Amino acid sequence: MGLTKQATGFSTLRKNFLPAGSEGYVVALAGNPNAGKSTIFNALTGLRQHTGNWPGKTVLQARGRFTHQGHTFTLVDLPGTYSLLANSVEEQVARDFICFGRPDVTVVVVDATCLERNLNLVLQVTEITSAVVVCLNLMDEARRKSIVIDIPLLASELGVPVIPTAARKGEGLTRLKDVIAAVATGALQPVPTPIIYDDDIEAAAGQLTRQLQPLLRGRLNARWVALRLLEGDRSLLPSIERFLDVKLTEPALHDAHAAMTHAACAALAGRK
Ligand SMILES: Nc1nc2c(ncn2[C@@H]2O[C@H](COP(=O)(O)OP(=O)(O)OP(=O)(O)O)[C@@H](O)[C@H]2O)c(=O)[nH]1
Ligand SMILES: [Mg+2]
Repeated sequence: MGLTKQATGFSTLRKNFLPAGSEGYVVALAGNPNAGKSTIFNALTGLRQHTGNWPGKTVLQARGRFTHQGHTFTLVDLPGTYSLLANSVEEQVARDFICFGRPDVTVVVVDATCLERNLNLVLQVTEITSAVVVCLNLMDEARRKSIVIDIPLLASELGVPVIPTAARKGEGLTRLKDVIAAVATGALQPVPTPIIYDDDIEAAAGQLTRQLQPLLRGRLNARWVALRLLEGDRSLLPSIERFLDVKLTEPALHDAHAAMTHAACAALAGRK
């Protein structure tokens, strides 16, 4: 069918990103620059932190440990990004960790004073994984600017928990840890609201998703990969080959692409 599998070798993907001995549940902290990720990271992990570079990259990796409700968590502070479309090395690092590092929970830290801009990243993350918690940070600033956010409505529209925090003051962090623990242990299972595209995009994505599923075997969200490939993002292919040992060839991609109208391709690519 034009998509070929090279090998099936697959053990633990995390070892590509984290040193041996990273304990307990793995929690990724994603978010736009300046949303407060490092402030939350420092508040949660205190002095139990290590820094180094992401493997093969000159981007700083900060990871730390905390315990809560009897569980141990390794928290990983991802580089600040506006998207996961691998337009920069930071975006690639964040995307690859969320996709292939298989965190148990991904916390997306968003700036409550400019929610709309920040939600783009939330939607990109929830297209990849359902184990997502939104941390609505800078609530003190939002209050100061008289910005009112209907948090239950936001949570139900997104389909994932939304926890308000003011990290610099330590507000909301215990609740954030409660919800991280609930999602990590499976006590709480978010169901992100799916993003539905135009009919011709959905038709092509469905066709390609069905071809990808047996190759990816649940190790990566096939629909998300299909959408990226349809919008012309080939930067995923080397990562899929490297981390999943699966080589995707071009003919099937061309077929699926040809099934979409030019306008639909442009609309999907335009999401960047
Ligand atoms: N008022 C207020 N300031 C905050 C809050 N959280 C973080 N800050 C401040 O916002 C600034 C940016 O915070 P960081 O934690 O460095 O943000 P970041 O997301 O790690 O930024 P990058 O690493 O550049 O992506 C710092 O000056 C923090 O002190 C908050 O809840 N309220
Ligand atoms: Mg930071």
